[in-house]
Amino acid sequence: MSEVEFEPQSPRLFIPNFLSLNECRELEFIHKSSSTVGYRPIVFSTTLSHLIATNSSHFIIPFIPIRERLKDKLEEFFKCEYELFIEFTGLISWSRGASIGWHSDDNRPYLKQRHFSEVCYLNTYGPDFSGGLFHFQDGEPKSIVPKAVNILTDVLMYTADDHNIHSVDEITEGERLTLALWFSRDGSHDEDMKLISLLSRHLLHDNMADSYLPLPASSNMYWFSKDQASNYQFGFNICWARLHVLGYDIYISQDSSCESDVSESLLKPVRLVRENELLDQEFVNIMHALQVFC
Ligand SMILES: O=C(O)CCC(=O)C(=O)O
Ligand SMILES: [Fe+2]
Repeated sequence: MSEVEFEPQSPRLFIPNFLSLNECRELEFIHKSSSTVGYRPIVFSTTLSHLIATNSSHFIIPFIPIRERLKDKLEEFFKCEYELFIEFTGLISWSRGASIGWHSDDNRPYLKQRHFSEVCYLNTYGPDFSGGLFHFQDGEPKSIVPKAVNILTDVLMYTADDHNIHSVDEITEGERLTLALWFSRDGSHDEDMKLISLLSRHLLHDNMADSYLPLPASSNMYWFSKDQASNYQFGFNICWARLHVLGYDIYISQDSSCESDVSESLLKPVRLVRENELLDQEFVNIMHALQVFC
């Protein structure tokens, strides 16, 4: 395995205006209609394997050319053409209260395969959220102000080791959205191999190839509780919350209101209410409604 050749003083690259706003809006739509509760507190994520598991694998298509362009650029800059594998791709949004202190992205034994990181900023500091500035502990650029304006969006790429200790300030308002990718030189961590195996299992064995309607994962993947450890009862279903932000509510018939677990009932067919008007269309589940309205 060859070592990456880079100038120790520049183990990072910031590229303004890399993704088009259309690409960015498409990814935003996918996240808002399909995300689940994420890997850290107050963080929501959409992974490609989750898209397959929820019968939304067609949503992977917009990621493919974007991932390839990002990988090409990274390999060119770090002079390791054809050596890298994408290890992880995910849309990640941070809401008020989320932050991350100083760390490198390979800072756990199970993350040591991560050699490079890329973050694409899909929305903008100021209009979309407050807080959430990115900082490097040493070197230049010192701080990144996330931006997706003037038709194009910014991308940051850096080595995942301790040449790039970084942090993100707490989000104080709104929701900050990124596309995050990690890359490895170790082919056993190739995300594509895992996705192809999941896809073939899902499409062949579950026989879902002819349907594009989402099948939500278990309800706890959509159940957000601020203090998950101590009290699971206080929280909300994030799909319901997103519909609410869009101005819709779920119609709850007298029958379904008797169900003990509201979260479970949201996986069943739903109808929506808007300003006291019951809409005609029945959706197969709440994710289907979000995919229509987001
Ligand atoms: O979103 C960002 O700007 C960086 C996030 C980050 O540092 C991480 O997820 O490890
Ligand atoms: Fe990080």
